Amino acid sequence: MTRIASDTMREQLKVYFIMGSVNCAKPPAEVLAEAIAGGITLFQFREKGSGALVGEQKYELAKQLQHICREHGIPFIVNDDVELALALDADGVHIGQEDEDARIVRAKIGDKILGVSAHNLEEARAAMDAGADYIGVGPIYPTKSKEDAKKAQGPEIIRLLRRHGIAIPLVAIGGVTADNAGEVIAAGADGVSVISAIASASSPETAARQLVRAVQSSKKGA
Ligand SMILES: Cc1ncsc1CCOP(=O)(O)O
Ligand SMILES: C=C1C=NC(C)=NC1=N
Ligand SMILES: [Mg+2]
Repeated sequence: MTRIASDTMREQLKVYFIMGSVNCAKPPAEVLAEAIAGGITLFQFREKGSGALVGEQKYELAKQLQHICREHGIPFIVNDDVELALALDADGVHIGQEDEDARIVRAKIGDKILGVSAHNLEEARAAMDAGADYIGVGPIYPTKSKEDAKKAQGPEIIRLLRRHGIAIPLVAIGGVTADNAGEVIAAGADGVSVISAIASASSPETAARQLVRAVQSSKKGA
């Protein structure tokens, strides 16, 4: 297997749904199936925060959600837990600045997708040097879904990174909705990553569809 091509990565980042059991108003499997029906392009299993599952229960939920992704050809990414990603033969991992060093993770996962969180130019450059396939930049807008989120920076941070030659596939995250997704894409993001806009929607399918439309129309306009 070889590393994912950056154009393919950019396509997959368009509407990148992230969730765990604590984010869902309905059973996670149901929410994911609806989100996929609504057109999400990538999924990340992120079982984190107060009330999150651990051990066997976390493993079983991950397996169940990975199965749904496989049925629909949606790549399955695991947040933080590299061992879990390897145990499941997931399609990739996402790590933050406080997780294991990206070079060590790259050595462990081979050619699987490696996503790294970046909040500024220095972290973005370091992620690229370490062999990340994409960076997650945010929070762009205020968010309630990450207990230790840093201050929201607005779309300007995306423009700044692009202006300084950060050309790597880039997904924007943090308080993204169908209403503000367009300005995030216009600022230079390849896609948007969301938790609550889909996970806590009464219809995750409709929420996903609206995000897909917002991203597509902004790219056309670009
Ligand atoms: C995981 C993460 N990283 C930066 S903000 C955030 C939470 C995004 O959740 P929401 O889309 O509900 O704001
Ligand atoms: C913190 C994060 C930032 N970006 C992405 C894509 N996922 C995360 N878990
Ligand atoms: Mg992390």
